[in-house]
Amino acid sequence: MVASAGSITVAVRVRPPNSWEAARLPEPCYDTTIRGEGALSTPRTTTANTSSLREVVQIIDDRILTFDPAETDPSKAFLERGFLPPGTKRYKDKRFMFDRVFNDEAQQQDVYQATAQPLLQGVLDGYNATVFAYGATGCGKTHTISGTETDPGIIYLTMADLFQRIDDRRDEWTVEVMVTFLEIYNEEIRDLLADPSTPSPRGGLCIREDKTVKVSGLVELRPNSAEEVKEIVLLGNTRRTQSPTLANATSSRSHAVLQVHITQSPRTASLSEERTMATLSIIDLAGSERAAATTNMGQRMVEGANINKSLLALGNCINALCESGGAVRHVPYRNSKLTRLLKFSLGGNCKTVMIVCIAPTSNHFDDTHNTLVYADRATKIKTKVVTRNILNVDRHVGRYVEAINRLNVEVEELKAKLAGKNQAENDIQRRKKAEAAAEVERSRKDVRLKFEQTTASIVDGAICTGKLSVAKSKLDAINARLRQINASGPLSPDLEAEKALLQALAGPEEQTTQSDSPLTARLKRSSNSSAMFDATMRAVSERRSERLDDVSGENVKLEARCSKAEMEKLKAEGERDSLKEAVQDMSQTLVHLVGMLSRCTVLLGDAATSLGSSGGPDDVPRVAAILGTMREKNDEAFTKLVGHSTASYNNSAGLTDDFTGYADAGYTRRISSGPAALQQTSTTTAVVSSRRSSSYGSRPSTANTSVSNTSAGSPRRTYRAPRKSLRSSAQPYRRVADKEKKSVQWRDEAGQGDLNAISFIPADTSSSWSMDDSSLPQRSTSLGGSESEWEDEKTDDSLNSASAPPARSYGSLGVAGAKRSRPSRLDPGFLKSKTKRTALGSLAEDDESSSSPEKPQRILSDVMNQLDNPELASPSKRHTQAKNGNPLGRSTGGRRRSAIGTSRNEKGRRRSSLIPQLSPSNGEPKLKRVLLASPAKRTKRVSLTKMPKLSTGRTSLMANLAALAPDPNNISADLSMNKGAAQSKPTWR
Ligand SMILES: Nc1ncnc2c1ncn2[C@@H]1O[C@H](COP(=O)(O)OP(=O)(O)OP(=O)(O)O)[C@@H](O)[C@H]1O
Repeated sequence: MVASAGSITVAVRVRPPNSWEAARLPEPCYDTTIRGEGALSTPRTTTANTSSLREVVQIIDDRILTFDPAETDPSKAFLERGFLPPGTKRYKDKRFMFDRVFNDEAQQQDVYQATAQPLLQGVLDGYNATVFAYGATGCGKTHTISGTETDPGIIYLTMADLFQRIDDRRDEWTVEVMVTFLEIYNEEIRDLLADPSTPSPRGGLCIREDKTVKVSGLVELRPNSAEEVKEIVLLGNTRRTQSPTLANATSSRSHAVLQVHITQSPRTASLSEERTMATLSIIDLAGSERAAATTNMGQRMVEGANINKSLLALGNCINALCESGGAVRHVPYRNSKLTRLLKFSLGGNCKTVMIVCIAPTSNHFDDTHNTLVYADRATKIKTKVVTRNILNVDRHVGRYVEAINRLNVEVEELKAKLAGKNQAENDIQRRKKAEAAAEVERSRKDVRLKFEQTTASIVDGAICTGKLSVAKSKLDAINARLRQINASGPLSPDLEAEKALLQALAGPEEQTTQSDSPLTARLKRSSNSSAMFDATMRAVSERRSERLDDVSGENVKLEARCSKAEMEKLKAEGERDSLKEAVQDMSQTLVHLVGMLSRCTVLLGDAATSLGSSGGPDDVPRVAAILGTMREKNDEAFTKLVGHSTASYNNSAGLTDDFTGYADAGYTRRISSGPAALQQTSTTTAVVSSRRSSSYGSRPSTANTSVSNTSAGSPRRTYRAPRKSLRSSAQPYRRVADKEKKSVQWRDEAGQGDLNAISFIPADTSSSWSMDDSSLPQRSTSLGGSESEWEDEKTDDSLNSASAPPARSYGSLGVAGAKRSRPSRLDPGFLKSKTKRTALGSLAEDDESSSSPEKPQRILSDVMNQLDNPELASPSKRHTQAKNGNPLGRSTGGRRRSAIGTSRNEKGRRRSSLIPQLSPSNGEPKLKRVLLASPAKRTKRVSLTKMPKLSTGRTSLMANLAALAPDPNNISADLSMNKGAAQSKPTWR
């Protein structure tokens, strides 16, 4: 640490408790007694509670301490402070930050290295420096400054180092060291080095103030080694006024000032010589004391009053210097001898270090608090810029001979030394290297220690950050949906159920994000640790020491930087892990929900279809039972997932809202994670998705789209928005009259869900489709769209994935039990299995048949016939028939793809019947694109996953469930249904 120019360096040292205090401090005790609710009741007698003292200083790190920290044990807090008016702070719990804080285990060497040692090089370069110890009586000032014979303090350690350095530079410099030692006792200056028998002047020695402050008449000694200085100090201390007081048996009743004057001149003689002079002052102030506390009487009381007076004057100077910045305002130095003597140390041309000594225990509560406030003020002092004391001396010609003689002596000395010079230099180098290595090691140790102390807390904070951001995101999403729900007016029971579920979900997230949540508390603790860690790394990086050469200094900085980087890495990993964990959780939940949704949708569709088409009296209760079971299972799953049941909601009013909100959200997300081409069309897809979502409700939809593929199976598809009229169609297949519409395209196969959605439509509306023939022409029309819709399409493989709303109901007719496996629609490779040729075949076939106006009726009859003709369920048969001109297999030759799905023929047949609606009314043969639902395609679109063909229409729902055969293809998908359960009740695997 360097006493930087412009400010005073303030270091605080906490002394260990003395034996009297130690006996009254609580033993470290681990009280495991459970006191239950009576936390404030007096606990059983333990060693901890018989103590009358407590520690009032808590060291946070090497720069921060807390005075009077809050007691965490409420019973102790109560015992110590009793009842306090509400709002009163029970503990001061005040944090102070200094340049350095030493705990009670700090050694003299540690204190010296961080305070006085950094000043030494400056002193040798000609800068004045002052080290003074301040504190209440008995807090360890004398111990720190003088120390004992066996454990010498700053004076000895400084002088030993100083003489070592002087020795190192003796070849180039002539260095003179002169020492004076005085005390200020009752505002009188006394010379501690003068013979006691010599009478001292009345009123003490005088201070002379010029550009420097000097005390006239002092004995000046010239020691040649640290040992000599030590003896001088010990001698002076024996003459110093000391008296036992209640607070300290060896209380110093005076301020002692040791001044070391160092003058250096270069050994190389020349006509002019540049001398540097510097004064190092080491001051042991008398301890401040409160008269009431010390119970001093008589002389001791007078001494105490004078001590306090001079310390008060010192405090006033410090305050004035703080406020004035050391320049403008009057600083009352003249109010006491002490402040006059310290004038240039405090606000002048001097580097100053203040060592503040404090006691750790509560019996010094007020003294310690005052001292810390005092020291805190001192940190704000701004001193003048420190300058070097250099004196240029021109030699007189008459002194040349003297200079020549000195040079001759020097030459002789140098010659004599030359032999052993290398050895000596090597020794010096070795010592310096060892010192630098020790310094680096010390810094490393500090860094490692702090790293280990704070890592757990900081990483925990990073984890909390991740968790909090996840919770906030969840909450945002939930709130957004809740707002949507609330804005939708009077709520139907299903929306009520959803709202309640969402609120149940929001609860824990809200708790998590609250400012007083455990997670936030952990985050706060972590940021404290982080601040401490950063402060330590900063302190280590900025640590200046004479012992550190440039390389070692860089090493230390590097060490600190590495540790910081390491910590950042750990933090990032912690946050990443927590986010990863959250993503895993959510993925699992999502998979469950998707599974539930898909299977529910399929079952609902089947139920609706079955009810509508069969009309058998037995089916209704069975279907109702299945739906009931499904509901129970769903509820069970919801309860497991979010801890909330929807069992109490009854949609007796039948007011089911549509599913727009989910479709929008889900679809947008899917698009955003899709290929770039898909993302570009997000607006379009969102619109289509809203159409899809409408199909979830009971409203039939005209889901007429076509896929425009430039190459079959390629994932790069272009989406086009369906026509507005298609989207807004309130009636299914109403677009029979929409001849003016240009084109409609299907969404990409691998792309995304509205293909699925299309499959739901017939499920919901199957009743009317299968039972009401009059709806068919309308439907077929809408499937096809207008002539112009198809003409502006250039690609002819777009039908590859074409599908139509009735695909579900018609596609499944008469194909119960079919087990042909095919790739899932969700499988990206799905499209690749399709061939362009096949699509073209479909187109051609459809084209050919498109001119027949009776096709809708025909297709219905075909479908009905097929329902009664199991043979037609066979793909091969149908295919053969198609080749032979069978209406069900209208495509011919290579252009007709082989049967891909079991329901293909009847679909193809129906599709064919739809073609006239799609084709131009003038029978224009060159139809480029026809929206056709290839049977296979339709089948695929029917299934949300790899759904087996479910019989509809005249077959019952139970038959559909039976169709959920244990085909490995059926159960291979994650969301497929358990066969056994499907027959009786659906279960989630
Ligand atoms: N860091 C320390 N380690 C061990 N003992 C200490 C320490 N600091 C102080 N002491 C002991 O505490 C006692 C009082 O210390 P000291 O005389 O240095 O206090 P002081 O501040 O100089 O008091 P006063 O102002 O009255 O002179 C001494 O016995 C001293 O040895």
